[in-house]
Amino acid sequence: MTASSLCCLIQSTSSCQFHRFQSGSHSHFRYPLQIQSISFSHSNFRETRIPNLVPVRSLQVQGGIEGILSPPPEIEEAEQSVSDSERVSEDSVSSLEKSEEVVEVGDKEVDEDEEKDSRFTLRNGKEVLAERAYLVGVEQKGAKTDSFGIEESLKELAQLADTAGLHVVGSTYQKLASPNPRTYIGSGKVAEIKTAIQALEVETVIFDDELSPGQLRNLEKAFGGDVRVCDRTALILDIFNQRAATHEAALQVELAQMEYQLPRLTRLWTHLERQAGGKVKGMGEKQIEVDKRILRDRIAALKKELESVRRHRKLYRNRRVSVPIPVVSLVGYTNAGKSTLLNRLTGSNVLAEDRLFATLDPTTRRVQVKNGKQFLLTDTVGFIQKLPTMLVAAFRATLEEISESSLLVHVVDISHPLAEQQIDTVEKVLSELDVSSAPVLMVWNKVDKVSDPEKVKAEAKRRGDVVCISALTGEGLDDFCNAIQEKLKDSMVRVEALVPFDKGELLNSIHQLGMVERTEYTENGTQIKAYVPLQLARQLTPMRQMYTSSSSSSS
Ligand SMILES: Nc1nc2c(ncn2[C@@H]2O[C@H](COP(=O)(O)OP(=O)(O)OP(=O)(O)O)[C@@H](O)[C@H]2O)c(=O)[nH]1
Ligand SMILES: [Mg+2]
Repeated sequence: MTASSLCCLIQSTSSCQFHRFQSGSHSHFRYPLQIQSISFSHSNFRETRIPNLVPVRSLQVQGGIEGILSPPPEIEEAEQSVSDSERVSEDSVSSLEKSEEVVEVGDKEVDEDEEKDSRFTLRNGKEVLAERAYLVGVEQKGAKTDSFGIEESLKELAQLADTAGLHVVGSTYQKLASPNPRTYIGSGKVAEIKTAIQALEVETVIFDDELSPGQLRNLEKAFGGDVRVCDRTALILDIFNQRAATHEAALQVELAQMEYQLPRLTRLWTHLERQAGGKVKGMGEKQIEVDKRILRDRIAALKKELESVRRHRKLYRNRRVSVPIPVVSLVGYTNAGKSTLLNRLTGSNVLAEDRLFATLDPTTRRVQVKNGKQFLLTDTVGFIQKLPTMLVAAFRATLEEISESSLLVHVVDISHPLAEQQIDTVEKVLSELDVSSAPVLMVWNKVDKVSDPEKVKAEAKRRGDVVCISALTGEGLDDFCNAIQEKLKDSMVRVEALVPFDKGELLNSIHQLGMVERTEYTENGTQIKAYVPLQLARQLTPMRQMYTSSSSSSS
């Protein structure tokens, strides 16, 4: 949209329709939005950062234009007159009964005004109108019993949808021996969802598993064209897109989105073909090729730019490595409390909130332990089940932090009913990414939230290698720091060296970073026996008398 076209729009009509392009699909908002106020600062601007999935009420465009958009009053009124209980009509969604827990609408008397207000949520400082979303899952018969159950998985999908700014109005699932190659779900279920779409005024249908481009196309056609169909991956990508805070994160999210869109681009033209009665089919196909080329060029340009950003970061990291402080990385399921723990230990202010994927960029802070020891603590992006590995791999900064750490701290939300499954997911992702060579310390976080903390602590004690903490209350953090020191010892080298008196700063480093076993003052300097990080051991080489550790070969 250009400034002049928007100007024309304002002059010619009091309402306008905004068009969105997401995952190659082309659809428009359900009702026209009225411009309440609008202001310009200059005429050359481009539309930016409008959340992909949500119609915006308050719109800010790069270049100094700002507008407040809202539905016309008559539509708002009509909307209010449809109560939630009416929307969830019994025959429309028989399977809603099965997933009552997930739905959380229909059986409640929700105040209409409240419902309307709840659709306007604040995202990135903007008030947005949440699209009405309907969730669909498939449970494959014979799937592993230790994995997430379908209802839990849909609950998580609902959380993801909420994080993305959508308003979940219902959900359903189907048990299948294997997914239908054409439509993923069976034809009966397709028909049932179509009825629910009408009854619940659904704008977006989200599938819990990744759909093939063909399945997306067929489902969109089957649901009647005006409804957008997307999958868990697209939803996660959208959240990443909304939350990318640094230049590198924004680049890698854009790259991942484009790579996801490339094979799905054909969807864009199905509307065009249908509207034109098939006459422009050839034109559409040609256009797809052109668009694919544009996408490929953009992908190549993004990769180049990312490489340069990464080279830059590498330089910075190399400088950091020359300071021999052990690096400890926090890994874990999303929402486990990693950022809260980092904040608690370092007095930082990293965003920590009860939403999935609050953190995308790694943050590193120095932790000063009471006994004078130090280590660097890095917060990383959280993992989630059904997250395509390629997506995690896109977050190379996180991976580099993880793979170059002396120790990984696996933070678990032990109060979560599916804590065991979440642990499995994290371990699986770490092994798939091949970054799990560092020792791992497991911590059970949120012990303040469990119903029987003593039982949980006893179980941790029985296992022996687990520390119970509460990042919120600070409980167990001293034990946690001690356990880190002990574990770091695993990645340290045992040295015995004679440090001359004029190398006092080196002696300080040994005390701060290492574990000193014995010191003895002699005529020629300080005779010291200690476990120290590899970097420090290298500096001690000229003064070293002997290595006795089994890991000394790595020096
Ligand atoms: N009760 C309780 N809540 C906690 C504790 N630690 C974290 N939380 C809450 O859990 C939610 C998620 O915390 P975060 O620190 O953002 O979790 P995270 O692991 O960084 O999440 P992502 O960045 O999304 O991967 C927040 O609402 C925290 O306040 C704890 O020990 N006890
Ligand atoms: Mg976080």
